[in-house]
Amino acid sequence: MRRRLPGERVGAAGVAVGLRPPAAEDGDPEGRRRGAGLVALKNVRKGEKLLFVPPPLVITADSEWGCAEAGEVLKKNSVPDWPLLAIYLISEASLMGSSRWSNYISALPRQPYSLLYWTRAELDRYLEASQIRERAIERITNVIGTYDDLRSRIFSKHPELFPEEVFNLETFKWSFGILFSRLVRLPSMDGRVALVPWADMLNHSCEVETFLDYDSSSRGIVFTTDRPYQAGEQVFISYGRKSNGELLLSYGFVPKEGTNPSDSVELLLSLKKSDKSYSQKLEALRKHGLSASQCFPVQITGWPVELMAYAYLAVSPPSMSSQFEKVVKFYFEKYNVILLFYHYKASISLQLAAAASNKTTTRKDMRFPEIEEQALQYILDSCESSISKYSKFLQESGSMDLDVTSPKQLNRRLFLKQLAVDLCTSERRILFRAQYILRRRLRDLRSGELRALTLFNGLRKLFK
Ligand SMILES: C[S@@+](CC[C@H](N)C(=O)[O-])C[C@H]1O[C@@H](n2cnc3c(N)ncnc32)[C@H](O)[C@@H]1O
Repeated sequence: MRRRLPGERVGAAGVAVGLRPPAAEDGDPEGRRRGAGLVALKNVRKGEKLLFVPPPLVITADSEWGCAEAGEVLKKNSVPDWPLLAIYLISEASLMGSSRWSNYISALPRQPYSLLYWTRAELDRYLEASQIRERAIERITNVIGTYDDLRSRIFSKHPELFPEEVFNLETFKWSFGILFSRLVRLPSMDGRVALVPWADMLNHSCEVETFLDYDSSSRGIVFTTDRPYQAGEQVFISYGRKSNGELLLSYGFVPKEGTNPSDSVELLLSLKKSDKSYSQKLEALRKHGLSASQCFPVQITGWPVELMAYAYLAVSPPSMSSQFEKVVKFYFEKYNVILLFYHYKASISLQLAAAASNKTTTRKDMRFPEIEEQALQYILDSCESSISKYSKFLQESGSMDLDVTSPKQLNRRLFLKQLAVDLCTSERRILFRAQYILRRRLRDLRSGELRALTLFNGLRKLFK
C-alpha cells in the first residue's frame, strides 16, 4: 500500500447539510483571507442548534487506529493526548484511502497557517517588536522537543511501526499545526480535546461568543447561534477570547484593527540589575513563581493588578525592603483582577464604562501611595520603550521586501509582513492608550502635589 505524506491535498473540502462552504460569489471581501468556511443555506434564527456531528465521527485520543499496533505501543507508553493525536493524524494520513479519515485528511491544509511555519529568520525580521515572537520560539522548541523525546523513547524502538520517512519533524510540524488551528476542547465531554471533521470548517469571528460542544439531547457536537444569519451569510463560531497575537500564533491570522474586544499586548517589565535590592526583590518574586523579567497582558480597558504590584516592587527603595514580600503577596495571592483604566479618573468613555462588567473587580487602595508616582513612571517608561520598537518596525516595514526578482519568495514575504504589520499596529494601539492614561494620571498626581506644596508654602509664610 502506498503511503501518502500528510497534507498531500487530493480534492476539495466540503459536505453540507444546511450549510455549505462559502464561494467567491458570496461577495465576502474578507473571504479570501479566511479560506473555506461555512455558509447558511437558509435563514437561521438566534439560538438555533446547528451542525450535529455524532461522537463516532469525532477524532479523540480514544479513536480506533488504522494501525492498531502503533496505537497500543503509544498507550502502553502513556503518551499524552496532544502528541498522541499528532501521531494518530500522521499515521492515518500515511494509510491514504484505507484510513476511515481519508476524506477529512485530504481536505486539510498542507501548510497550516500558524507561526510554527515561520522560520527563525522570519520571526526575527517581522515580529521583533512583539512578545509573540518569544511565544512562537517557545512553541517551536516544544514541538521539536516532543518529537525528539518520542523518537528516542518510542519510534527508534519500533521502526517497523514508526518509519522515519513518515514520522519525522516535518510531518510532526504539520500535525501539530493542524492541532493548534483545529483542535477543540469540548466542555460537556469533561474538557476532552477533539478534532471535529466538517465542524472545523467554521471560521472565527470576534463578534460571536458561541463555540462547539457536545449536546446530550441530540447526542452530537453542535453549536448554538448567538445571532441570526440570512441565507448565504457565512456562519461563525468563537475560537475563544484570544488576543490578536494568540490568534496569529495558533491560527495564522490577525483580526482587523479594533475589532477584537479580547485583544491584549504583553508588556515586559524587568528588575534593574543595578538595583541595590535586586536580590531581595528577586527572592520575593521567586517565592511566588515569578522571575526578574515578567510579561503582563495590557488591554485597551486596563491591566492586571499584578502589573501594578510588580511596578511597586521594582521601584521600592531599600528602606522598604521589609515590605517586599508583602507587596508581592498582597497582590499576587489575593487579587487576580483587572485594574480598569477609568480608575485613574482619566476621561472615561462610555465604551470603557461598559467594559467594567460585573466579572471584573477593581481596587482603589494602592496601599503604597508614597511610591505610586515612581511606579507609574516605571510602567510608562516600559510602555514607551515598547512603543518605540513597534514604531521602528512599522516605519521600516514600508521599504521591506521590495525585491521582485523572486516572485514566489516575495509573495510569502509580503503575506507575512502584512500579518506582522496588522499585529504590531493593533498591539501598539493598546500601548498608546496605556501611555495616554499613564501620562494623565502622572500629570494629575504631580499637579495635586504641586497644589499641596503651594498651600504648604503659603501656610508657612502666614505663620512666619
Ligand atoms: C478551524 S480552521 C477553519 C477552516 C479554514 N478556513 C479552512 O479553510 O480549512 C482555522 C483556520 O481558518 C482560518 N481562519 C479562521 N477564521 C479566520 C478569520 N476570521 N480570518 C482569517 N482566517 C481565518 C485560519 O487560517 C485558521 O488557521
